[in-house]
Amino acid sequence: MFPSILIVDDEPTILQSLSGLLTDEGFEVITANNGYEALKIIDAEAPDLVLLDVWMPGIDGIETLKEIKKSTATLPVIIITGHGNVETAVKATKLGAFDLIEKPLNIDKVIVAINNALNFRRLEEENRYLRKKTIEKHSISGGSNPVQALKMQIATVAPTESWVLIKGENGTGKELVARTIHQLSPRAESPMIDVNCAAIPETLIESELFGHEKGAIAGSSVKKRGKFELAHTGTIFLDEIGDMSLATQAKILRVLDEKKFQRVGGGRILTTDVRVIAATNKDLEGEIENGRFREDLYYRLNVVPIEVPPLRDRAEDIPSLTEIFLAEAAASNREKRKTITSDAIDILTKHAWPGNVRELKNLVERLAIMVQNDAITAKDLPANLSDSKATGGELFSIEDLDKARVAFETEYILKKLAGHDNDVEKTAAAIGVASDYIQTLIAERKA
Ligand SMILES: Nc1ncnc2c1ncn2[C@@H]1O[C@H](COP(=O)(O)OP(=O)(O)OP(=O)(O)O)[C@@H](O)[C@H]1O
Repeated sequence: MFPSILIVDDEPTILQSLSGLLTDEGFEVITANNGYEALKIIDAEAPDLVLLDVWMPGIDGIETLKEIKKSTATLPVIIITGHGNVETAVKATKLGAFDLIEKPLNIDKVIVAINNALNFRRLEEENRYLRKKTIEKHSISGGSNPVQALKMQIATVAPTESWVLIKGENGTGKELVARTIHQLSPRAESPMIDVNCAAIPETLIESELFGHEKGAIAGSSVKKRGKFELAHTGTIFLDEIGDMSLATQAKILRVLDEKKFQRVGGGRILTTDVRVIAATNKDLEGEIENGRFREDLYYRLNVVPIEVPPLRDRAEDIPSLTEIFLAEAAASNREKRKTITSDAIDILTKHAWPGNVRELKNLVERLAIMVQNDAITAKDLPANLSDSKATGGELFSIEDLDKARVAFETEYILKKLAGHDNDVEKTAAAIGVASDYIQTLIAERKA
């Protein structure tokens, strides 16, 4: 299909000569001799590009451009102006004209401008398509109540400018939550820049965050822009915030407060407009008590707290997540999608998943590659998953109900403790028993 170009001009000679030349170049050409007609044609025939003369009787080119941008903002418009008309040029650019060409027209320049505009439009469309695909690929799956509640929280906070602190165990999907908030926010057209606070060595953190000038850092002869500069007008995602040193916390706090910073070795003060989303798997309140985290930074970041629940608290999502990961694995390995038997799903559902969704995803990916048959069965699951099978088996081999009850309770409390970083108070609150009860159980096990 040839790109279609609408030429709008009140001079019949220009319409005629331009359409002849552009038709020879392989474009499909439509013409209009005034603004009203142009708007009607755009509505009915959706051309790929408009060449629009400024001086026309009735609504002039500038007014027509305004109307076009109101109804079809992505349609590229190239304005044809009289020689040296700077005022019109400025107006048209402000209104979103893609390019301006001066009369008398040079056909080579017209063709270059048309091709540039069409290429730009194609890239924009590709970009939109890829963004949509990314959102679909990285969406938060799960129909359990905790996940539904999480999605509601995300939908509420995303369109605002509020800062968010995402809490949750390893692999629960904190980064996915951050990405979803960014993608649903008005900043989605700008980037979300990740900073893994635990992974950057202390000596490099300042240049990573704020950038550095040429020669300011040993071993680097080029200027580098930092994360706060790259995230300008977008979102900065401070992951593993609980692992930052106190010195770095002070530096981050300053830039978050002042929204200004300097590159290492640079004198110029740079301003940054960022939305901050932070994440942690640590109990930051405990870290504050132990003097490892600044209280002022905590309150600055914790404007909207979001808790991502561990997978064991939403076990009903495990079957659907497994199916999704099997489908993803099949697509990326270009293989037939494997099925999984119900007894295998049963074992997966009972497992405690200390590594949460990441652990489940990795396991499913591995099984999809390693299992030779079309169906994954209970036999194919690794031994560490059989702890829940074994526990079940052992429990059933206990003849006395009271003893079985104690064995189950011990196993249950220990698993819950592990899931709350061995924090007795938190576990007690979560499962609804007194903390003394858990302390006694631990003491008895040690004895
Ligand atoms: N609800 C979900 N639906 C689909 N995929 C998910 C879901 N939650 C997590 N995942 C996937 O699990 C993996 C781990 O998620 P993510 O990296 O977001 O976890 P995290 O909490 O940030 O981990 P860490 O604490 O280790 O940084 C990713 O591949 C992510 O796409």
